[in-house]
Amino acid sequence: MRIGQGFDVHAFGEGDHVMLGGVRVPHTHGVLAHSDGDVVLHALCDALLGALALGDIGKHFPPSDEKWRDADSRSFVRAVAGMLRERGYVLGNADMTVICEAPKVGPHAAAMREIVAADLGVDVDRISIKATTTETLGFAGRREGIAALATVLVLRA
Ligand SMILES: Nc1ccn([C@@H]2O[C@H](COP(=O)(O)O)[C@@H](O)[C@H]2O)c(=O)n1
Ligand SMILES: C[C@@]1(CO)OP(=O)(O)OP(=O)(O)OC[C@H]1O
Repeated sequence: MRIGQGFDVHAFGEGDHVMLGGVRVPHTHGVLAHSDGDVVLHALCDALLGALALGDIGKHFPPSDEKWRDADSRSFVRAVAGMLRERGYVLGNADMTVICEAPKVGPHAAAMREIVAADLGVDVDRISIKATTTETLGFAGRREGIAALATVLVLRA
């Protein structure tokens, strides 16, 4: 049994939606990122890679590589899931927290869980996605950006 944790932040920029857990969530802003800027999926990838001591998302999908420009972050999750399988591990469970004043995550959490579970090839009851504000404090509180945390447990298959 191994544990991993991940954290990601993206600044808000121009746009009308943010990608969160593979769901297109309408918002007053988009995010500045090389890929689609999905903080939930980036934190999840880092947690899974961390659990296996395989480095981080930037090592496997470098922002210097044009191949990943505007990439769908679900492709990162599927690739990392493959690394997990190759090494003989399965996901025990994953718990993610999105940190922002807006958009509201709760109404989209069920759809996000379904997407993450499908991409990892596990039952949805192994995937948790929740959210918090920072009560207007800090960069998230000033609505300058959005962050996500992920914790995973992986088990020998
Ligand atoms: N972006 C967010 C932030 C929060 N929620 C939900 O609201 C609850 C209360 O948030 P507090 O920061 O005031 O504790 C939180 O537990 C979430 O259920 C949300 O959906 N989206
Ligand atoms: C996802 C990658 C892909 O190039 O770029 P960004 O979308 O900028 O996201 P970040 O969370 O900074 O992670 C680094 C990269 O791997």
